Amino acid sequence: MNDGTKVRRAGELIARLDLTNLNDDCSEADVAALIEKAETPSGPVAAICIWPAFVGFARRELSARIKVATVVNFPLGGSDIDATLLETQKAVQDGADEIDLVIAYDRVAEDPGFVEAHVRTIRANCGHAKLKTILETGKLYDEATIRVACNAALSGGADFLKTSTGKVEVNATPASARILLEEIAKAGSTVGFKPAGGIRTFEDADGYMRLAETICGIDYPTPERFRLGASGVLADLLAVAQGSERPGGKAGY
Ligand SMILES: O=C[C@H](O)COP(=O)(O)O
Repeated sequence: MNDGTKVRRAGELIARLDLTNLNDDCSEADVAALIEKAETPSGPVAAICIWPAFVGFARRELSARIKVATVVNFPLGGSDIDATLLETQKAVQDGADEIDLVIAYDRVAEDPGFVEAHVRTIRANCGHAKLKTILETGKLYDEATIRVACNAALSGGADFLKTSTGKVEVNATPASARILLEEIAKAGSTVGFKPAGGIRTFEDADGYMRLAETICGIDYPTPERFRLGASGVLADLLAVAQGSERPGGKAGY
C-alpha cells in the first residue's frame, strides 16, 4: 500500500471509529476528554461508546454529527431480559443513538431461541436507536456456535453484529470476523459489522475493513455498516492520516 493510500484509508477508518471508554473507573471528566478527542484533525469519529450513566451528559456536550453509543447487559451477557429492557429504555430516553447489547452468550449452544427472543425484545424497545449485538465470540469457542449466535442475533432483528466486549481474554480476531461477515453476506449484506477489543494499530483496523470489503463487497463498509470498537487506536490512525510519528515510534506512514 503506498503512502497516499494509507493516508486515505486511515481517514476512512477514523470516520468509522466508535471511540470507546468503558473503563471501570471512567468519570464524567474522562467522557469530556473523549468528546474533545472525537473531533479529530482528520474529521469526526463515527461515535463515542460509553457507559449508560454518561449518555445524557454526552448527548448534551457532543456535536450532533457524532453518535452516542452505549452498552447494555454489559459485559457479562446475563439472561435477565427485563433488566436489559430497563437499561435500554433509560439509555434511549437519555439520548443514545446506538445500543450495544451483549447477548446471553452462555445460552447460545443450548437455547438459541432465548438469545433470539432477547434480541427481539430489545430491538422492539430501541425506538430510533440502532441495535448492535455483541456476540462475545471469544466465549463461544467453535465456529459452529459462533454461526448459531450470528443467526440468533440476525433473526432477532440486530442492526449490527459485533465481535466482543473487549473484556475477555480473546476479543476480535480475523478468524471470528470472517465468520460474522460470512453470515452477514448470506443475509444480504445489509446488517452492519463491528470488530471490537484489542484493535491497536492502523494495520489491525485496516485488516478488518479489507476483510469486510472482500466478503461483503467493496461498497459494504460505509460508516453506517462498518465500525471499529476501540479505546486505543485513534492515536495511531491519526498519525498515519496526518503523516506524523506513530505512537510505536514507527515512521510517519
Ligand atoms: O467495544 C469496544 C471495546 O470495549 C474496546 O476494547 P479495547 O479497549 O480493547 O479497545
